[in-house]
Amino acid sequence: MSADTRASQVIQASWNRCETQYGLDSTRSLPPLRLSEGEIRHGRDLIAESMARSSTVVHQLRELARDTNYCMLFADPDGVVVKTFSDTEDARSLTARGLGTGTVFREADAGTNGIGTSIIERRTVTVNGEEHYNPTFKPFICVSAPLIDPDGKALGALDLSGLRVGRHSEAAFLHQLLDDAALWVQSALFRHRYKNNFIVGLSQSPGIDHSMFRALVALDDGGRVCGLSESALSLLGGGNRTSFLHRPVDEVLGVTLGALESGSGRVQRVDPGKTKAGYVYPFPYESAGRPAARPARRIEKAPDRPRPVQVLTLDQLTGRDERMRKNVQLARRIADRNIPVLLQGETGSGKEVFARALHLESPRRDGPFVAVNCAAIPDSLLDSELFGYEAGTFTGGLKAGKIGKVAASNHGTLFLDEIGDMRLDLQTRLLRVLSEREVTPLGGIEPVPVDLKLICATHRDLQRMVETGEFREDLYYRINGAKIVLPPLRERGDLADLIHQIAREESDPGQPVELASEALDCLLDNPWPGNIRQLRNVLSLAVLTRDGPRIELDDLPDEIRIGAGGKRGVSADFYPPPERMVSGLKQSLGETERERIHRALQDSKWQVTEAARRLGVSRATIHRKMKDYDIVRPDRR
Ligand SMILES: Nc1ncnc2c1ncn2[C@@H]1O[C@H](COP(=O)(O)OP(=O)(O)OP(=O)(O)O)[C@@H](O)[C@H]1O
Repeated sequence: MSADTRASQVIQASWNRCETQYGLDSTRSLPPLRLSEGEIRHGRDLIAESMARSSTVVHQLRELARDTNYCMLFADPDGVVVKTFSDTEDARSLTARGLGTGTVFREADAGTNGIGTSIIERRTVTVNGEEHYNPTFKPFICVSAPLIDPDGKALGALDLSGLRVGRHSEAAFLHQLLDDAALWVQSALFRHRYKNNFIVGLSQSPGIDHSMFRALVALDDGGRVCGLSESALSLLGGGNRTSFLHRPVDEVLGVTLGALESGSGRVQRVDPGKTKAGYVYPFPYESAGRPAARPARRIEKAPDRPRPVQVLTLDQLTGRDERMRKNVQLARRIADRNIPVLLQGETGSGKEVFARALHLESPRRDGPFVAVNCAAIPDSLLDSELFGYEAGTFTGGLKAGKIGKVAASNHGTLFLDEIGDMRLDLQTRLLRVLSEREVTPLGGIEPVPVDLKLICATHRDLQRMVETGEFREDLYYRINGAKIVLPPLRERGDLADLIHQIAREESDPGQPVELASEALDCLLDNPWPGNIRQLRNVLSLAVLTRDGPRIELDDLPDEIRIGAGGKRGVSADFYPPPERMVSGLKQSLGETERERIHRALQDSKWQVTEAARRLGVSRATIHRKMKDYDIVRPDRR
């Protein structure tokens, strides 16, 4: 069956479900259902590991989405969008039209769509324009791939969405790209889950190809199958995953454990009668991370021991990066004044560390530093957490009353992290506290005076949130006395210094672990989407699990080796997608966008306002794109 026939069958089956199972009406435009930040938190936690373990893939896809005006979405297993990356004006306008965080794409609610349908079908699905069941989504194309965990459970979906396309080749390319990316994420999760096991890749061809990094079988010390990836399951003929578990490898793959071990690192031919895979690739011990090759002492030490919050001074933060130097200069100038500070920067770029340093530099250094992460506390609790409540306000265990974080930071600094995630009504209360310099706890009558320095942080674009009404404008100006933007790690000029400094900090006292030059180069080449936090995690793990006295290239996780420009590592050829494919896509998307805009203008009799309405973008965007693509009204040529 051709891919096109299969695709149209998938859409047809979904439309049937919408009609007969869910009782939806394909002629009614229903607004998308939206869940609140608090309601999606659990779902976000579920996909957090997938994102962290495959940050290189996430980063690459995000860049591609940015260059091509798509949004990139992560959904939880119920089809609810829990994370959105929309980095361009066009992509943000799609988010505002219903493709944003919190939107429910469960097929039973939203009808046929990329995310919901791919989760049900457990395969990559493209739903373009008219193929959507709910007319609300017909202006879009959604290409989604399900994310499946190593036990075969759906974790959610990865999606690229944009304005619907007319060109089949563009949709087909995106479909392939998402398929690849999702399989890569699954493979990263699998390899992490079975990092202490012997892993064998399967393929139908003798060369080392994609399949060998996706169709993975994990073996226990006795040579029995203890894990199978989705792709491996299908190469083994499909069926029930559990029917393969605990069986000896020679029974399943037709090759003994001894033969696999002695041929590790080389492709081996196996009896094709057993499986559809005629070839296996036993991963070398180093990349499989087999425990026998590691000193037991290090394995026992868990890398994720609780870490005290780093306390550094402004002096220690200065470093040799020009932007950081200027940031520190500004921070010093305002440290003894009561100007509210807004820290902006990507996640993990050191905003809290900077806030603490600023507090230490201020005359309030002997007062408390109180940090509140507005995104980590459920909406329902944030109110009492911040403002406290009077005794007797609540029944049960809360009778005694509670002092809020605002009052607790009296004579000190209040650090509100992720302020962009604060609910609008709480923003109003906070604004009142800041203007009146007093706080009234819940259920209380008497306001309590407070004297505090406020430092807020966010990775979100607050100015844009003000424009879309998600953030109060007056509060924005109130907290933005001085804005300090922390550079992402990949743009810092002192990256090498930071790598050495953190490697020292992660080593046992007095025994700093050195880095081999190849490992250092690899770290220097990485995009570091998780910034200093990610760097610290990578080094902390490498210090613990290294085989020799230094950190070698092989001690770094696969995704870091691959992330370094695809130059190194066993699987370097397979992700990111070859540069020429990406540039081909960009070019093809550019052409399609030109055609789309041209057509919209023609259909609107060259009325820019009408064309903008049809495409769901601003007039300014149409004017800009007309210039970019050299589109000229026929009567003005
Ligand atoms: N200058 C630095 N030197 C060494 N380590 C640092 C530095 N800045 C940050 N870190 C480390 O990076 C990690 C993340 O820092 P921090 O929590 O301040 O980031 P953040 O920007 O507030 O993150 P988020 O936006 O996710 O809250 C911390 O573990 C901290 O130890």
